[in-house]
Amino acid sequence: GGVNQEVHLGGFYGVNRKDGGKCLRYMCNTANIVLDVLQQRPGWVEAKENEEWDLNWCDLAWMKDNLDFLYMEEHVRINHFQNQYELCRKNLMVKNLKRHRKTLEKEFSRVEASKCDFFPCTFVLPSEYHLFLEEFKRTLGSTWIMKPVRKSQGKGIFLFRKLKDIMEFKKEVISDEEKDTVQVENFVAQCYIENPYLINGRKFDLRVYVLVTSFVPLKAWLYREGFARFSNTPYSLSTIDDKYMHLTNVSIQKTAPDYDPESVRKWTIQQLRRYLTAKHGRESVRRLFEEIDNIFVFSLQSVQKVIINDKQSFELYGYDILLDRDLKPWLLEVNSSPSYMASCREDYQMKFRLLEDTLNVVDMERRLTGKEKRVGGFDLMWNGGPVNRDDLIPATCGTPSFPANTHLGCVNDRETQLHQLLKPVTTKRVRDNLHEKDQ
Ligand SMILES: Nc1ncnc2c1ncn2[C@@H]1O[C@H](COP(=O)(O)OP(=O)(O)OP(=O)(O)O)[C@@H](O)[C@H]1O
Repeated sequence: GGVNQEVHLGGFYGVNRKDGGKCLRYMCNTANIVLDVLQQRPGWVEAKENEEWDLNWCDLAWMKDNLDFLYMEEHVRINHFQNQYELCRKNLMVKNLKRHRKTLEKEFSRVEASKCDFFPCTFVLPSEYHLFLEEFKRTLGSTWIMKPVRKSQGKGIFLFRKLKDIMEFKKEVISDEEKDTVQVENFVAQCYIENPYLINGRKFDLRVYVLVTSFVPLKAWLYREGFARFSNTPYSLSTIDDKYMHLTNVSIQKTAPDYDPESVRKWTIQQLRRYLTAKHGRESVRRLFEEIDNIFVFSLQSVQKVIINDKQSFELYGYDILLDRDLKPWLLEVNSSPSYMASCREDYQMKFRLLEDTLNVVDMERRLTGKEKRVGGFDLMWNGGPVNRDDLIPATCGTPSFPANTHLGCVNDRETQLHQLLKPVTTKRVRDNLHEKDQ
């Protein structure tokens, strides 16, 4: 796969078309929005089984099974970096961030290192059990969240406050003398953010997309559209067993007994930005989104030296960010296979645009000059160093992209802000709820 014998003509690879032009060939082993985008993209054809391809949009299982045996010609593209797990597996992400923090402290200053303090205190179990125990005792009474490192979609996650709640776990992983022979599931125990920012009494997290086309030098693009995912149940710390209250991922929320797909459980980042601007003012919101940008840059830099920087690879990361009541953003996780399924029509359209724009940045058709700072909804945020975006419309992830001149993140007077805030909310239920709260 991936070995293309075709001659490179006029910057365009692929197979000959009847009309003398060329087609690019894609392989895509999942039936989701990615496939829809590729099927509708002019000049592209699907590679038949065992045929060579120019672009392979594959899942991680395919990568694992095939990449060791794969020779890729220079011009082909694949949607993952080989060892993407350095950033996307919960334990490795934290290990890399902790190491990066130490390096910054040594080479620069404590202040510079403190810019990495955007991930909750985390320990890998079983290997860091004793360190965890020390911290647990030091902060007795606080809440922790336990997550299996290899799972996703909220599977196997639980909250705890007492050691006895993880005794079973401890017995299994610590007292097992055959630890090396028995496959032990690794977990991370992470300090639970007890004071999340609530809207209408509900917790939410943010999904923001970042496209990396190279790690050395780091070249990263930020997508201006993204969304906030709300929990089904109003938040409270009085119970820690209700996953519908504490876990905001869609995969969990949609299993709630009273889940109503018609009701809005997602806001666009622009809606959220307007809401926050109305409540806290432009400056606080600007600072918040600047801090979020900072999370992207520092987390990517933390794995820059360990990621295998194949020229053929690119990766569209889905960042999960949680805000607390002080408007501090926390990094929960980076996903290398964010969901490309849609929960509603708007969601479908947004992800369709995201994927189209991704292909536009990857630019296998060779239409770009290479100097672009903005391609569709993507803004170049790092190109071997920070990118000056002053000449663009303010371009943090909160700014809308279509059309560019409706920059609602910058509305001025408070009345307009509240008016705008209520306008885009589509279902009556949410509109009423919001209205009540703002009165
Ligand atoms: N430290 C934390 N403090 C507060 N809430 C958290 C914390 N970690 C996770 N959560 C909540 O749990 C949810 C699931 O966590 P996380 O994204 O880390 O797990 P996951 O199983 O990988 O989910 P997914 O694959 O859907 O992203 C988050 O969406 C968030 O609402």
